Amino acid sequence: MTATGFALRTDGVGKRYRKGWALRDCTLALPAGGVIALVGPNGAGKTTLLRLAVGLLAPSAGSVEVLGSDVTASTPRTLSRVGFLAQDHPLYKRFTVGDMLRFGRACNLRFDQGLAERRLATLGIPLDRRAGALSGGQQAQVALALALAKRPDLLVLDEPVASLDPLARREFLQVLMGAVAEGGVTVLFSSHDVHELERVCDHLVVLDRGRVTLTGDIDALLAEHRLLVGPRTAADLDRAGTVVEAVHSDRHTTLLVRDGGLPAAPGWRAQPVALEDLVLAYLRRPGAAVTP
Ligand SMILES: Nc1ncnc2c1ncn2[C@@H]1O[C@H](COP(=O)(O)OP(=O)(O)OP(=O)(O)O)[C@@H](O)[C@H]1O
Repeated sequence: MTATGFALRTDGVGKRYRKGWALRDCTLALPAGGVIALVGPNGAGKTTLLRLAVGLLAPSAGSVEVLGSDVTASTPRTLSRVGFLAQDHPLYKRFTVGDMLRFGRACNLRFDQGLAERRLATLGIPLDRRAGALSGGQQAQVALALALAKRPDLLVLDEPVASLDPLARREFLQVLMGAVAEGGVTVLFSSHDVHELERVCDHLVVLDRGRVTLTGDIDALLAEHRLLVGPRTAADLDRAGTVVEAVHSDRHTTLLVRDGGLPAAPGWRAQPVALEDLVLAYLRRPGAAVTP
């Protein structure tokens, strides 16, 4: 836990590259503890936000606070509490797994080599194998074991499962969830895949074209949103709370609403929305993209 109770806070954060803004007006308060998913399509700004969070990029506007400290003024001590796993789990391909553990210990103040060795032994990954000779899934597990051995308070992972097959993906997430269950670490990871989020995550951030379109505790978001299904109509829409999306078939209208009750008209029923459908509805919205 941090003094503020937040693992990451951003206030009006923007990041401008030479060609324009990759992130605009990003204000977030992500709680410490648990797992936070950052989802959005290609080019939404996920990597940019994660690199800002770990101090690898400086914001062009606004401020970023990680574990209670302004990230641009963060000391090595604060940053030593943050682990970062970049996209594609880069490893030194000619190093053996054992070499990398020794390297990790030499570079990090709180590195727990025994923890990493136990994780790798459980996964059957030999210490004398060169990284380049491991499968993609094994390389991802080695990179995760190294990151967890740092005993971070905040672990940031950029699309950690994107290149993994379904089995390796499941195993990777299981190891990650196990580490969270052991306590202490907050995990923030980006993903294109919204399929497994409900099982794995506590908190959600949806980014679209450089803007945050939805953020919150997942249980609360699911409780606030409902699908209202009724006879096809274009009327009554403004009587059903905030309409996130309206879909019409020949005979029916389905409204995804936030904080909305059933329309007074007969024939309407409410049903819960699945997290994947909720995220996809927000991503389909014609929102305001960032302008160059
Ligand atoms: N170093 C850079 N220089 C210039 N533009 C960049 C740079 N890095 C990212 N961008 C641009 O910023 C926008 C956001 O990119 P970013 O990599 O953060 O998105 P992303 O959501 O992580 O995408 P993906 O899912 O494809 O990895 C994109 O339009 C991208 O082209």
